[in-house]
Amino acid sequence: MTVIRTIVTDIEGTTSSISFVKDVLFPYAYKRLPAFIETHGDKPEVQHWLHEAAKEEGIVEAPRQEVIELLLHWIREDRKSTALKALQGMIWQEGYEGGDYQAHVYPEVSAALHAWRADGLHLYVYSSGSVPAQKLFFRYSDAGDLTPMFSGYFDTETGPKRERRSYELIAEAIGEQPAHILFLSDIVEELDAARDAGLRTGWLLREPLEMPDAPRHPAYRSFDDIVL
Ligand SMILES: CSCCC(=O)C(=O)COP(=O)(O)O
Ligand SMILES: [Mg+2]
Repeated sequence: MTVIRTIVTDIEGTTSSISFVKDVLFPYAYKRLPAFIETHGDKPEVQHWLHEAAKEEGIVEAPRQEVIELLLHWIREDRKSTALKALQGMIWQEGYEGGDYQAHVYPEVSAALHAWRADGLHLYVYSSGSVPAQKLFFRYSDAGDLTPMFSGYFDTETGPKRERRSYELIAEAIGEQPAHILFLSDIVEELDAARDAGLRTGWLLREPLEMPDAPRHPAYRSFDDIVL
């Protein structure tokens, strides 16, 4: 078996609970999105992502209110849209900085990341959340600032998480042979895509999820169970 030199981890369901994202972050963004767009809608960065959102829906010149309704609909259906995730990240910043919440990480995650770093491994994040949102997430985690653990971050600007090409591009960007990279996720389709690209995979099946008798990928209850 090849040596693991790099670990790329997903966030929601892997380092952190699905509930924190769905029950804290999404409602926070949902409530504040209309006012955020009204206040900041003329800033070039916000305009860019509003335009991208409309484009994703196939509309060119959409009234602002229509785009707001579209984005709210996407939050309700948990659409992994790059434009929505970028805008959500901007809204969440206020919540983190104002101390409205801290990002949840499972209790063993911080120690595992520190141990892997001490062993010389390079750690990266690949999440549907935008790169700025990922940085905020780990900076304001309930285990303290974990950003020094990570050498880099990838989001869906690299590509969708269920496509093999995204993992090939990540391996290229990191400058590592796929076989030396371990990708951790809770979503089996993401793990299938990573394995198709030649990466090693680890499936996080956190309690109370059922552990299959013959999982499609090496399966773990927590980071403590991962043997490299
Ligand atoms: C990093 S910010 C919140 C996470 C988020 O918006 C999301 O969709 C998480 O998806 P993941 O790819 O980490 O499962
Ligand atoms: Mg996930």
